[in-house]
Formats: sequence, structure tokens, C-alpha cells
Amino acid sequence: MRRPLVAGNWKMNGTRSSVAELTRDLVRQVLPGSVDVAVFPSLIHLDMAMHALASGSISVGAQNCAEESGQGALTGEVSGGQLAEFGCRWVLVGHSERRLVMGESDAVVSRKFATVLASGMSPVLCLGETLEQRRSGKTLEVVLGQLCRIIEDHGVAVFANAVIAYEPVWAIGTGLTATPGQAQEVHAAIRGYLANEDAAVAEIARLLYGGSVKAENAAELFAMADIDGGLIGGASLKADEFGAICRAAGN
Ligand SMILES: O=C(CO)COP(=O)(O)O
Repeated sequence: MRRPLVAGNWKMNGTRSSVAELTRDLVRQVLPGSVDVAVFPSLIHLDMAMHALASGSISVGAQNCAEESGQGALTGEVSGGQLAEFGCRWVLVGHSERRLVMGESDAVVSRKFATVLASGMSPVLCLGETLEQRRSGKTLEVVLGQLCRIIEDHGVAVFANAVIAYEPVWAIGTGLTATPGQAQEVHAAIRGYLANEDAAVAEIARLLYGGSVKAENAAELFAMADIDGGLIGGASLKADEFGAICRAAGN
């Protein structure tokens, strides 16, 4: 049985006061239970969030890291080693906003993935197709192609520890959620792809769905056989809504 994971990606949101309020309310809303819960604040709010959440069961991750794990002359970057030493447990890798807006290629995503693992944290690898790609019937080709690059470079066993998040680009921040059937179809294909390489790893790999997940649609998505939780954007900024999503995952 896979333990669900609900992850809140706060993206480039929050102020010192809003993060203080959100974390205080999250500690009340998200109690220890049968679901792993993580939040991904902006880098400048990591310290605050970690202190505020230290007494509870919510772990903290970063939204990005440098391709390198050590230290050195890379102005503006934060390395995998620095994030791990700081106490991060997870790092998002390959989010579509970084692939499409920041131009991160599959090669960059693959190097970051390796750095996160080598630094002792778990990557949350984001995969997803654009609306145009879906309309032209290329969803599985795109998503499995993104996954294939990671498996070619690092093998499939890494997914005993790494998490995969399927996030259709057209569903992110748009209010257009994939139907449970649409999401399950892609999740089943991802798990099938992993199983072709290693059935035991496929069985334990956690596959999250992301894209306009809310309290009102979370339960039906999480009820799907191959959906093991969610990567939540906008709704993770509201403690009561995020708490309800965690409860829908089984908490
Ligand atoms: O991109 C997402 C999480 O990483 C999803 O964002 P929304 O939940 O706001 O659609």
C-alpha cells in the first residue's frame, strides 16, 4: 500500500506576515495521520516555515535548486547540498513553469534530479503536456518522453525514493482540472512504463496529480487506483482548503 503524499507548492507567493499566518493555521489543520504532507515555500520563507512547522508533521521542500550539489561561484543559485543541510526533505524538479518560462531542458531537469538525490533529498519530478500537445494526441508521448530521459540517465530504481507529479500544463492555475479518468489514464501509463523496467519499483512509486486540485475535487481524483496524492498550487495557500485536501487523501 502506498502512503499518500499531499504537497503544497506555494510558488512565488507570500509575505512574512502571510507565511506566519498560513503556517500557524496549517499546524492546526494538518494533524499527523496516514498521509505525508509537505509544503514548498519561496526560498526566502524556508527558514520561517521550517521553524513554524517544526512541532508538527508537515515537512518542507524547495521549489528549485542549482544543478550542482556543492558550493562555489554561481551567483544567485542555491545548491542541493545547501538545501539539504538547511533541512529540506524534497525539491521540485522540472515544474512546467521552469521548463516553459525559464527554458529548463530535459537535460537540465535530469542534472537537477541527480543533484537532489545525491544531496540526500527526494526529487518530486513534474511531468506534463501542454493543451496543444493534448489536442494533437501527444499526451503520453510527451509525458513518457520526459520520464524516459530520467530513467535513461539514472535508472528506474530511483523511483523507490523520488516522487512523480503529473501536472497537465493546461490544468495549472486555470481552474480546468483533468477529469479523474483523464488523470488516471496518464498515471496508469506512467506506472506501466515503470513496471516495464521494474515491477517492484512501479508498485511503490508515488504518483501525484497536480492542476487545479481543490477540496471539492480532491476526493474523486485521489480515489483513482494510480493517484497517490496531489501537488497543489493555489489551494495550498489557504490552510482550511489545504487541510481538507489532506483529509481527502486519507488523513
Ligand atoms: O502547478 C501546480 C502545483 O505545482 C498546480 O497549481 P494549481 O493547483 O494552482 O493549478
